Amino acid sequence: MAALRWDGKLFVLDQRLLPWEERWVEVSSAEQAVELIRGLAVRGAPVIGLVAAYALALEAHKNPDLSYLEAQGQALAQARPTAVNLPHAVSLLLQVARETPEPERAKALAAAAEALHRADAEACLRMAQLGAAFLSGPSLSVLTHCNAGALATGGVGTALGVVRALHASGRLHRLYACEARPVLQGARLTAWEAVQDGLPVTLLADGAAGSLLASGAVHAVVVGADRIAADGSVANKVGTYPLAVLAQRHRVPFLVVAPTTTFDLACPSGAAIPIESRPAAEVRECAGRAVTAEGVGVFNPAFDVTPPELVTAIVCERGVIAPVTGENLQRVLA
Ligand SMILES: CSC[C@H]1O[C@H](OP(=O)(O)O)[C@H](O)[C@@H]1O
Repeated sequence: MAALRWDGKLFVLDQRLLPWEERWVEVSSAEQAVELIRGLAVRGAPVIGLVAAYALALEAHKNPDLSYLEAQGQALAQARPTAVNLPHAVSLLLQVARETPEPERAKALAAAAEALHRADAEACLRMAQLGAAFLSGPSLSVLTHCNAGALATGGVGTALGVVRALHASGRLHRLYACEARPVLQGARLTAWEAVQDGLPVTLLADGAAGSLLASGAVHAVVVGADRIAADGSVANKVGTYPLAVLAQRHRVPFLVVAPTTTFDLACPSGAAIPIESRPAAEVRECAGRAVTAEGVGVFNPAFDVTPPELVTAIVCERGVIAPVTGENLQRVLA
């Protein structure tokens, strides 16, 4: 299962059509990649960085001129504001472009994008093992939110990578997936990944998470991230922050799983993380049909911020950060 394919040509699985249809779309330009990222055809912090990197490699094949590539890179970096993986990937590729003579630029950018992809896949495997080892117990029920799986990364997933590792070692009792209104990444994507892999999965409305946690049925909450600030604040899909409050209330570990490409040490705190505001239609409509009256205002932030004191641990490929403090972040990331 993968969100993208690269063989010198770039293809992405159009996630807007899942779980109803698996349709692969060829990406042939940075402009098209921006549209696909902005429209959530491809989504998830790590994978949008990878798509941007491959799109730049494709552009370099067409026109290796540095100022042209800089302009394409800026457009890609601005496709969505919250996931720092996106500008991280673009700036790395543009650095390679600046350091490479024009005739070799296309090949160098393709190699750099492929290296980023391999690194993300390896990080997912490492985090899966670290996260599964951090959680104690022989048979665990894990609650997750949105989709932090293979569809969001270049590998097995971040949060879902931990769930897959638990399953592989016989320690997963059940995966509880919050639907993740309004775009339903949990209902449409996480549940689909779980069924594809034979994971025992139960879908719930976001509003049901409180009573599920109160019932004692959940042993851990495990989520991904889109940006982690220097103080350990975590931006993730809207609805994550209330889950962290509920997890603390019910004394359930709250684990954030994210590769180092999701950390932004230049961002001092959660208040400085740019939160994407998405179209009102995502809330006003369901399956293309209005679910509210005309004239109703909409508040539709794509993400929220969880303060570090509500996070039990952050798992990255370099290790486990716990307790979550700025000092511990620096120590693990150094
Ligand atoms: C591997 S973490 C992916 C992260 O991205 C999701 O947001 P979106 O679907 O809007 O790209 C969500 O926040 C996930 O946790």
